[in-house]
Amino acid sequence: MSDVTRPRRTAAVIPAAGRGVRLGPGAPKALRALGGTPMLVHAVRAMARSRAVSVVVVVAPAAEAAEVRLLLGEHALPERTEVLVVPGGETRQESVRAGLDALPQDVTSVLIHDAARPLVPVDTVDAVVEAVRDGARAVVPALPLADTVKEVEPGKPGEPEPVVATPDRARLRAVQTPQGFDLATLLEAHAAIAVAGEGATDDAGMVERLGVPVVVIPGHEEAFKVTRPLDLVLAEAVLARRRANDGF
Ligand SMILES: Nc1ccn([C@@H]2O[C@H](COP(=O)(O)OP(=O)(O)OP(=O)(O)O)[C@@H](O)[C@H]2O)c(=O)n1
Ligand SMILES: C[C@](O)(CO)[C@H](O)COP(=O)(O)O
Repeated sequence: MSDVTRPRRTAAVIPAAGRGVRLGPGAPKALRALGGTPMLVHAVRAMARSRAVSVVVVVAPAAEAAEVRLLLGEHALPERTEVLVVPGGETRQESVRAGLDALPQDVTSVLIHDAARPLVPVDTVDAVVEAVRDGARAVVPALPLADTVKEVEPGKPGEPEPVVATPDRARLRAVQTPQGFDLATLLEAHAAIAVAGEGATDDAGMVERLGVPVVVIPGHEEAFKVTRPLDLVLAEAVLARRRANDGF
């Protein structure tokens, strides 16, 4: 079937197999409660709220995959959304690849969304989906920076680091997820990186190395990543404000 007539199916892969070292001791980060509900459930719901997303592949810590499958079964998710759970790997990149390998054959575009960004608004998700459907092969949501950024010569922790450059802040963006891709493009990028043995901190970075254009669209301040303890405090406050304003 030609690409022109091939039906479009959008999936989301949620890497949720990290250890959450920076968050400190406790349950795996994706299973930490946010407003009484595991962070992962919020992330799955955020993807499933987009009517374009029909399948969500959750990449869980290998040792917790069965527990995560049961956990998701206990929380209300849209019936139209198929949810699969697969074991992750040692790196975010390996986990994403495991999720991609589990996608149904008819998926044509994919969102890669950190479980650690549980509060991304559905409008942001839909904007990423729309940009891919409009022809972009790779799309990332991002925000302008509020802080000045310095490039440094990395030193030992706690020691002063010499500044080597101050990039023009107007040309920088803080990148979030979900990142959206034409599936074939992302699979090609992951395969190339695996051969080169290089790493990348986000999936769009791998696609850039193919020389494929990546575009930035506006992100949202509530799509921040829960990385350190203060982020969890902020996430609780954002969720409480939503529940007060919107009732969910
Ligand atoms: N081996 C890994 C590492 C990370 N992730 C996921 O990638 C997302 C972004 O990673 P990060 O915020 O760094 O999570 P952690 O790696 O768990 O955090 P830390 O680096 O503090 O351990 C998270 O949803 C995390 O679960 C993953 O699926 N598999
Ligand atoms: C993918 C990402 O969220 C984009 O900002 C970020 O690179 C993930 O970094 P982490 O250290 O794996 O959390």
